[in-house]
Amino acid sequence: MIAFENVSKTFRLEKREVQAVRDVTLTVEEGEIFGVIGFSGAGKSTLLRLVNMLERPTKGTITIHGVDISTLTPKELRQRRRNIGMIFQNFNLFQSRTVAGNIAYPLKLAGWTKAKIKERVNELLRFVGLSDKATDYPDQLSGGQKQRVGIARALATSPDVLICDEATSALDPETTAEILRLLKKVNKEFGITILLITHEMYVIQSICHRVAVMENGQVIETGDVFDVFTDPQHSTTQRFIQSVQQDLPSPHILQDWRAKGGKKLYRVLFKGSITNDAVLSQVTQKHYIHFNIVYGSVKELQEKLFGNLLISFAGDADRIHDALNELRQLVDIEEVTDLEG
Ligand SMILES: Nc1ncnc2c1ncn2[C@@H]1O[C@H](COP(=O)(O)OP(=O)(O)OP(=O)(O)O)[C@@H](O)[C@H]1O
Repeated sequence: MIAFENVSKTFRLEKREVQAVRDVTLTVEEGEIFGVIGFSGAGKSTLLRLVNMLERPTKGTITIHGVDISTLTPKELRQRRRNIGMIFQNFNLFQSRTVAGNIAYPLKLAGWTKAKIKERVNELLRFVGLSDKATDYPDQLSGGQKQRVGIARALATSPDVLICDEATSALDPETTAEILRLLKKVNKEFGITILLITHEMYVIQSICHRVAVMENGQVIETGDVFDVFTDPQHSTTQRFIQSVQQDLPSPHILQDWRAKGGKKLYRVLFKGSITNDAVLSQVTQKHYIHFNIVYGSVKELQEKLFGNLLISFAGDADRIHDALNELRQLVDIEEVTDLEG
């Protein structure tokens, strides 16, 4: 529904040029939650500003519902903007307006009657769980409550896209999880497409269906969140994933293991339904050897299971060799040689 085709954005400053976005081609499908992750300066905010037409691309085209947004008349542009809700890291609420007043604001601009505005605001307050805060002012609210108001305001005119600019970066982990649950509900109940930018892999892991990783203005990797998490291709992506998933124990545990004469270690990756099968125990029993889980976890990602275990084997060397060959047909398994990670 939102398609970037070879989009570049260059800012021309007095003495130099900054290429904020370089030749980006990607499509955000209708009804999905699409996350763009990257370190500071990667070009994420510029990408968002291109979607809501606060910036124009230097090259390439952006189409929404098949319409090249550079061809819209001012009137069509206003209409299109009304169909894009936006929430911000710093909430951007009007401090002088009540919670209800903030949510009502876009409806007033759109010319709704007072009665209709009241009805819609109450509906939105219920949806975000703030019915008892209608007459409070933003400075009487917690960060999480402010973001709920931001979400209600962004949804007021029933947009088909919600753009989230680092929406949880100013919140503590528990409140972040609450807001992410609410965004998931927005996506599920209203079918609203969500395009978010973040520098936190936790956000991508928690709610996104697909992800694009940006670096130096370029998209360096994109795909289903499960695939990117379980098989990251680019070293920057690997760094982001390591931030939420410690897949090796700390060096002193490994040194201790080695010092005590620990055996060879193997990393086993299980993906999806295979985690339900007792693959390890079946194969090791068949070959009359034992296995020992030294470290690891099994997690849920996109409603699929993903296991990442460090194991060692005990028993006859030839039998271990045969078992390893059999396991390689069923799971990703590799010897861990770089123990310092
Ligand atoms: N209006 C502007 N004029 C000049 N340069 C800009 C402008 N906006 C962004 N840039 C530059 O473009 C590059 C990408 O910035 P952008 O804000 O899009 O990155 P980001 O990934 O969102 O980073 P952050 O998370 O720090 O906001 C940076 O080098 C930035 O300095």
